[in-house]
Amino acid sequence: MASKPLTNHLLYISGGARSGKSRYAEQRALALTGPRRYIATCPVIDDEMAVRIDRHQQRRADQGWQTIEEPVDLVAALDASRDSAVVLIDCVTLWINNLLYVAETEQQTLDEDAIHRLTLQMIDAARQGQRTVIFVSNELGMGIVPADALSRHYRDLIGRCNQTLAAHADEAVFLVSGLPLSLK
Ligand SMILES: Nc1nc2c(ncn2[C@@H]2O[C@H](COP(=O)(O)OP(=O)(O)OP(=O)(O)O)[C@@H](O)[C@H]2O)c(=O)[nH]1
Repeated sequence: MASKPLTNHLLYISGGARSGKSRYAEQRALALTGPRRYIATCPVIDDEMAVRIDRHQQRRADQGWQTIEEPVDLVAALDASRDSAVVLIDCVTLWINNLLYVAETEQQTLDEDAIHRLTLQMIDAARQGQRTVIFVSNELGMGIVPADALSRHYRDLIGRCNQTLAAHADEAVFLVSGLPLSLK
């Protein structure tokens, strides 16, 4: 039976690719009562991605989710979701990817301090209202050092953002091979 949403609860979930973090995040959201909002940051860049997204959408069908597709402005998406009892953001990694793309296109730099500030703004927006907000992110940087500077920069931005989210979250969980490991 679904339980009541926790009041103003921030849950941070990280893990590697296909570690089961999206499914775990959805299960946590489904365990709570009230309107559910899914904020997807993933741009549809090719057919393979479209198939993946379709699989996700089919999994969420008939589970009472409302979906917002927002690649960049997560503060606005969170503000637009104030009526929801549970908001799931999947995923922070692609949000940073999209921010980096915008910065590159506009020939601006996106450094770690900027990411830290943007992450704090997002946390502040998430803290508005009586609701649970779940952030899903990838744990990068556990493999070999990327050969090119942009990939190394991207990896560092994600690491900094993840640290900020984990520090401010009420609860942090790391998914390993489909199993949740409680960090906090
Ligand atoms: N645009 C869009 N993206 C979606 C939607 N639903 C899910 N996604 C995206 O699907 C992505 C996750 O899909 P996968 O690549 O299959 O998952 P994964 O992160 O590799 O694997 P897990 O760790 O098992 O979750 C997330 O970045 C979501 O933003 C949707 O309705 N629209």
